[in-house]
Amino acid sequence: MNWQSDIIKTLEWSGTVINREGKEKVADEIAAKVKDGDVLGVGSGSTVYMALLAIAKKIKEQKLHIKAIPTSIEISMFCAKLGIPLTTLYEDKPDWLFDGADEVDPNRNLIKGRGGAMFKEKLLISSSPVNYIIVDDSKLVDKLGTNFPIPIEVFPAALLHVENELRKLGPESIALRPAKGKDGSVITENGNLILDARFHDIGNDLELKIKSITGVIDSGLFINYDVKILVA
Ligand SMILES: O=C(CO)[C@H](O)[C@H](O)COP(=O)(O)O
Repeated sequence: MNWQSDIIKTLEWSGTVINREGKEKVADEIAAKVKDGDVLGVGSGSTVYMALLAIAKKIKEQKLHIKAIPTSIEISMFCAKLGIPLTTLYEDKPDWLFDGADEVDPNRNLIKGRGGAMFKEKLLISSSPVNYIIVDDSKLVDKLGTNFPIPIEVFPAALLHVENELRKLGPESIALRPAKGKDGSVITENGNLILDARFHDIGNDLELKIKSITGVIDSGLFINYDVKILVA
């Protein structure tokens, strides 16, 4: 189907599919776990797109009935195009979930949110009993913060307050995420802004410290979540 390869080409062009073969391999591993009747939590990112393509193929071949709970509008649209029925956390509980990550440390702690969907991703991980994180080996780091800042979703009116409180936690830098292809800043699907904060040392208590600032919706730091890591 042309539109599927167009989507992959767009992802490659935008630089998000760096290791396409690796991502396809791990996508096939996820598709192999899908059973008839499953309610799947679906994260965001190019690896998730690859997994959805593999799942859609399996659904068609084996005439499976599954439902997906998406974490972004893009993923909702992609599921709709693939003919995968959608549901919500109001109506269903996920049986399991798959999602990507930007960094994974040896203790399975994560940084996520390059795509800005970390609030819904965290909500879904918190609601799902089994969570697979699918990454290629470029995402494995000894220390979180090596390559990516921590994305923090902020209620717009609280921006200055949150920035001031974040500075007390000792970041190396804080930047308001700019929009691509449009003037101004990124506005999340929830109508909020994103601050990208780089920290030299990310302790186990940093996620809670960030979350406790009034005006923070959530962050892309995932410490001690129950996740299984599948590495291509
Ligand atoms: O957290 C995310 C989006 O908010 C993605 O899961 C993360 O950025 C990984 O993306 P990709 O699979 O394209 O490398």
